[in-house]
Amino acid sequence: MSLLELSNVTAGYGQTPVLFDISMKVEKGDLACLLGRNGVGKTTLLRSIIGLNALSKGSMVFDADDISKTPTYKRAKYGIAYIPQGREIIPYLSVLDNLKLGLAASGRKSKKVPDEIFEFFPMLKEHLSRQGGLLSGGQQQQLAIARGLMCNPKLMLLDEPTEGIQPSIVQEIEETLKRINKEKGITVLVVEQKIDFARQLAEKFFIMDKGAIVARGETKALTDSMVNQYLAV
Ligand SMILES: Nc1ncnc2c1ncn2[C@@H]1O[C@H](COP(=O)(O)OP(=O)(O)OP(=O)(O)O)[C@@H](O)[C@H]1O
Repeated sequence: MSLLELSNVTAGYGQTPVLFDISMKVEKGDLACLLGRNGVGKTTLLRSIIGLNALSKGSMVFDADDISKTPTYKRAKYGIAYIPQGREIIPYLSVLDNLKLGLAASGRKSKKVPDEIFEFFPMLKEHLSRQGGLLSGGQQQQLAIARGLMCNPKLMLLDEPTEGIQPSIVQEIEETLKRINKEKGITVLVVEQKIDFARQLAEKFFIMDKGAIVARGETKALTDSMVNQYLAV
């Protein structure tokens, strides 16, 4: 059964539609990427899934519940974590307090950061009392992913997690996302511009163009002609 199913979704900003009639399914356990040139609507699609952009048409089902009108904070409690572009770490809060924001979003009672977070991100343990804003870009991205993981999500949505990050950390992020997917069974949907990273990371792909999904399938079937047609700048 699909974990997330969008049917004929239209959404945008105010009266301006950006997404047109999007239907897509993300299956439980998928590690999928969402590709497309700048401005085609990838971020808007993630924002619609987490509820930051209302649907003007269509519906959305998550784990058998219709969430089309569910507010964002409840979608987080249902098990959708969103790691936005730019990470949105609170710069003056410590790493520990940034992590705890993830607990607050999940509605969990426990106030403790589970040890497994540090198994995935050992670096964070060494910087717990440091202000989030003093971490490097790559470390902040790892903190943002860890904060998302604190909600114990079923689905993680990530918006360009490798943007502006040095190659060695990009590789670490790739490995960590694969582990999160395989070891914890968390379904992952990543918006990505770097085609090589997407090919290495994801098993499935969706390509967007002008607010619509124009191609989808197994990543091994993503051909160079599709890349040239929809992704080359
Ligand atoms: N807050 C906003 N208000 C109005 N229009 C917006 C807003 N944010 C984005 N848009 C418009 O929506 C369209 C899609 O933008 P979106 O950010 O979803 O694309 P994207 O594929 O994620 O692009 P990028 O790769 O550059 O992040 C663009 O035309 C953009 O100008």
